[in-house]
Amino acid sequence: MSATTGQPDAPLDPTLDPTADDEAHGPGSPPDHSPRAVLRYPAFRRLWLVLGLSSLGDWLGLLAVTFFAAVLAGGAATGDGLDLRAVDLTSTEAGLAVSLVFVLRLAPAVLLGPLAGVLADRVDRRVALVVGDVVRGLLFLSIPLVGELWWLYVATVLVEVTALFWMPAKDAMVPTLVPRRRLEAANQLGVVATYGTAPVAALLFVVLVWLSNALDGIAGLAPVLASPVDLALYANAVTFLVAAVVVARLPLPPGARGSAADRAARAVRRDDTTHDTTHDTTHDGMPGGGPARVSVWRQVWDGWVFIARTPLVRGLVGGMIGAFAAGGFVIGLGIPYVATLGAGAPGYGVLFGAVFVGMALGVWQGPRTLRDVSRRRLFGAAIAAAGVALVVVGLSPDIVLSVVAVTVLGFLAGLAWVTGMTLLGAEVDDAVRGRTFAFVQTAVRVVLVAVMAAGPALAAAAGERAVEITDALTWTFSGPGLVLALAGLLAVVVGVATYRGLDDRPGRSLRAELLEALRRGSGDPFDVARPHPGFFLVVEGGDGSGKSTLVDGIGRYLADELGHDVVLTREPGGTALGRELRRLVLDRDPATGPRDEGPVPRAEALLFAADRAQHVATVVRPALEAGAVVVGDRYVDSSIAYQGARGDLDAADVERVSRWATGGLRPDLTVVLDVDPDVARTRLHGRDGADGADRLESAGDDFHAQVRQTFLDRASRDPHRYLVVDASQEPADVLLQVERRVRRMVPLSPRQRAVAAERLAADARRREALEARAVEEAAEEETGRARVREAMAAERERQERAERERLASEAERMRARAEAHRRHLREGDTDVLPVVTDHAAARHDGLHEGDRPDADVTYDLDDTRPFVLELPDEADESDGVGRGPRR
Ligand SMILES: Nc1ncnc2c1ncn2[C@@H]1O[C@H](COP(=O)(O)OP(=O)(O)OP(=O)(O)O)[C@@H](O)[C@H]1O
Ligand SMILES: Cc1cn([C@H]2C[C@H](O)[C@@H](COP(=O)(O)O)O2)c(=O)[nH]c1=O
Repeated sequence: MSATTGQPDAPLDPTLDPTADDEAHGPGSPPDHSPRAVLRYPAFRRLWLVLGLSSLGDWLGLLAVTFFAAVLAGGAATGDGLDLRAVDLTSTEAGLAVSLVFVLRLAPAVLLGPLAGVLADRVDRRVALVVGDVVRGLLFLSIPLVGELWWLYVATVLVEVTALFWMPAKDAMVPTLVPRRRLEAANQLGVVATYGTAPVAALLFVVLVWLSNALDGIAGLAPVLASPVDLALYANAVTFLVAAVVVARLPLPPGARGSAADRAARAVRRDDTTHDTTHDTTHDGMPGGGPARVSVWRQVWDGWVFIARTPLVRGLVGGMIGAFAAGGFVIGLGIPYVATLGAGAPGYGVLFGAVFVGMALGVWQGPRTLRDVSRRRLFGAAIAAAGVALVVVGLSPDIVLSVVAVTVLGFLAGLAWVTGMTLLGAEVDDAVRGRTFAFVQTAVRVVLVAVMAAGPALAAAAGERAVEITDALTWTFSGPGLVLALAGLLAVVVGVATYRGLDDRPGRSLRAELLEALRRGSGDPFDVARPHPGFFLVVEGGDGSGKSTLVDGIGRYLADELGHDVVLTREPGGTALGRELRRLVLDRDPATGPRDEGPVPRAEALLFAADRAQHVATVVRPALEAGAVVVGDRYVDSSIAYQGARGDLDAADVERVSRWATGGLRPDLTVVLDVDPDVARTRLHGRDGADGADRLESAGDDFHAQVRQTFLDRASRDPHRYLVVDASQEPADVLLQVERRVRRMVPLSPRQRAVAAERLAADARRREALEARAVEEAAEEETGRARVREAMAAERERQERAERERLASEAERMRARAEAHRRHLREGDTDVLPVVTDHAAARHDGLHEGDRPDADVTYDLDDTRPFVLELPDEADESDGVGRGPRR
């Protein structure tokens, strides 16, 4: 329902229709991470707020319920209510109660996860969300009202079961509310709403504890209101109920609710405009626009086999599970750990919040700050570093140090999580991506359950240990602290193993990479390119790798087969000024080229940048703004690879100069042609004779190996924007590979738009005709029904008339018979008997149905017993009286 009109699914601003954006940008266009842009989609914005609200409620509920469980199990219940100050939170009972709460919260996911996913695909998503929020609100409300530990456990399981259906419904709805290219930003915002609300909940919990302490002093207040846990649970219930109202009023675009008709409508819209449906995939990674109707269990199994057999995915999944195992110890041991530091409920809240502040920062800021660090390396390194932070937490004797270490831990865990998810998303094929994510989610939950259950038991077994460092100094470890430190060590081992397994830049210092990334910071002042309706494709690679050949081929494909306006260009030398610059930098002919040894490295870099500035401003950008596809032979990456390869210029500086020169214009896709320089040398020899080969030889093998590696490194960091093609293949195969990727990314060409528009118009005409036909048929049916009604009324009228006439004639006969009777009495003629020819008349005189045969009946007036009479010929039937033999 619309918020303002109360109408269901009020129409959206057409410029914000996700499907329209998909149509304009094509299914494979690179992601746009602008949070502001994705929040402009009203339905997503509200769903995001709902997610934040529900998550806030969830965290608050988790804090309150775990605390409530500890309080109840700690035996602090008094006759007047709960006295929190009397609770022993370090008791084994309290620890086990908290563990049980976590186990109960996670167990349903393990058992019901696949079922919930299947169901979420079948029910109306809005209904699932509203019901999920209302049910959870009521359950949280019931916990303090019932006030029993057993009900707390039951309600916990029910909350989790409800959430299981709520989450996939929400996840499935998000891709229908935003365009494909903004989905990653939507997911990033989703993570922020989910985890970023944890510190807010922690803060709220602390405030509620203070508030409750204040209320405690006010005489006459009901004890239920004075309990911080109760207040938190009531506040939690309110967040869910408000979320339900907001979802019920979401202005949803077509297809968002997930009903069969809804989905079909969306599929039709997509099919109408997606020119390459064979490569189209849904956001959940299932090919062909929805999960195939094969056995759910078969699909799950295939996914597991894929993970086990793919080293990269295996490494990623293993790393994530290891990281979560370490995290599980933190959650499971949080309360007893804080208690050993003597920090109590506020300390627990602050520590809990600190993890999630760090996590939110890690998810949001980490990938931006460390943008140029290899993602594969970053993943393993973040897990190992998080392990170190956890060791510090475990060994910390002080709550302040613990809070700092826990914040760092959260940052690194968040960074590892988002990096792992992004790598999985980018490296796992569409067809198995959904199942891979499902496996990660389930495995992570299983591990969390196991670890959280084991944590308190291990802590109890470890007990308190004292290590004598010197005669005067003894270090005392609590049981929980020791287990956390060991969990940290486990994470370090997993992180290092993952780093080694995934390292894609062996031999290069990670420290240097990190320092360089930190020095550059997250802000890129030149990354401010204006959006344009065209598409910018760049072909990069070493000399002789086949760039010009590919540029020609892909240009023909785009123009002839897809119908695009295409501009083919090159650097250096794409403009008149550029040709002069090219001659100055590259021409080795003493008659026309530089007479001395050539430009110094900085001058060379600036000359290439000058060529690029002129080229972008006068050729590339105008064409893109006119909606053309620009195919460029070399761009910024060439400068970084070539000018950075000799080692006398910093690659980051070279990139910054180019960014400035281009105003931040980035290619939508860069194809890197990768081939052994020896192979390229042979090709150049074939094309240019010895001169061409010399060009390569003069720079040296190391130089070309470095250039090649730089291209590959840059591509591996951003697989959305790059396509690496093995250029040792035949030109036709290289071209085919590029065509496949490009046709999924380019927007619709004018010709395709015309075809799509015509198809849509034809569809609209067909729909209109169908509707008109349906209206006609309905009218015809109505006319038919009216005719039947009229005929029935006429028949009824006829029957009533006939009945009236029959009754009148019967009355007349009766009158005549009575007259005859009277005449008979008067005349004393006993030989004549009246003959009744009418059954009704016989009944009138007291004869019964069973007494009579079908023939007419005659009776004696004195003796009314009936008998069969053969009517005499002269019998007069007109008055119902005949004459017959005497008896
Ligand atoms: N995939 C290929 N397999 C074999 N030969 C190829 C292939 N691609 C291109 N060639 C041939 O190799 C030579 C160089 O190709 P091309 O000019 O396309 O390379 P380039 O990368 O543009 O070179 P340059 O660095 O000079 O710009 C040409 O003779 C071309 O026909
Ligand atoms: C754009 C650009 C190019 N170069 C180098 C790379 C090549 O050796 C030549 C260009 O030759 P091609 O035949 O056009 O491929 O210039 C460079 O060093 N820096 C750059 O930015």
